[in-house]
Amino acid sequence: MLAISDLSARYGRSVSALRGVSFDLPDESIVAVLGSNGAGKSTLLRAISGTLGLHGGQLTSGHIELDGQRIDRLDPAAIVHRKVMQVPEGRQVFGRMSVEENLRAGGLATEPGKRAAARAAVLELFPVLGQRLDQTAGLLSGGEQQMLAIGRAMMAEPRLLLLDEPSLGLAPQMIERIGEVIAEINGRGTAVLLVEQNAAMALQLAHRAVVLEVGELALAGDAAELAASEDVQRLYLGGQLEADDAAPQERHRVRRTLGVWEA
Ligand SMILES: Nc1ncnc2c1ncn2[C@@H]1O[C@H](COP(=O)(O)OP(=O)(O)OP(=O)(O)O)[C@@H](O)[C@H]1O
Repeated sequence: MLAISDLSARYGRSVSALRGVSFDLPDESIVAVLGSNGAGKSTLLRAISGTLGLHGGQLTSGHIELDGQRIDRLDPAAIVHRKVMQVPEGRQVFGRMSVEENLRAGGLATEPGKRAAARAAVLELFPVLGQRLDQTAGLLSGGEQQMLAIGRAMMAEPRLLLLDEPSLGLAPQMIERIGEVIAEINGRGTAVLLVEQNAAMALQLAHRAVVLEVGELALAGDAAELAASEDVQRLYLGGQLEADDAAPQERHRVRRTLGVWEA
């Protein structure tokens, strides 16, 4: 469905954020993108959603194809029109608007005749939003805001959902719930590209995974196989976290990757 070939991106003149990244996302699959802070995960999502320019970045090589057609030169609206929706990091809901208004905004890209069905599907997926339709979005809990951010994107009935760190800053129970929702969304036929620092959650959900290291693709493959591999166990799943052979810098990175880093 999505084919990324030899993708390189930079911000300004000096920051090279992605270098020669290639991988495929098969139809209706979940692909996890793992990597530590600054590895280029958000840059990859921005490249796909066409929003890199809004952040002062640009593609310098490679291309992105959706169903065999290049989308890397399209503007963000044209990419949304192709049913590719991004949920950016940090649950950016419209804080002063109600839950209902947020959902309505998400449905603007959907044909008017399909909006009611999309809304019903979102409320079935997130019953808690249905109980809070009149509430100001900014007053929802962190987990509820994340659900609203995903629900708003689902109002566009995406074929491909780009999720940037949906578990960030949430309590374990809420992370579990978000994981269930992602699986359910995928079960209904939407492909998901899931950027996560919570490697354990991502590898459990995903069919395939790629690992970015300082802008380059370090590993790619079947998620279950990667989860079982020694490298991924050691670097991303906490196996031998304190191993003597791990350099201090690497341990620092592992901790950040696992979300247990405290400065
Ligand atoms: N808007 C920007 N302007 C300049 N440099 C940027 C910008 N956004 C990201 N970068 C730089 O690009 C590189 C990749 O960053 P990116 O945000 O894609 O990484 P990430 O893997 O998503 O990290 P994190 O988990 O911290 O969000 C980093 O060196 C980062 O400092």
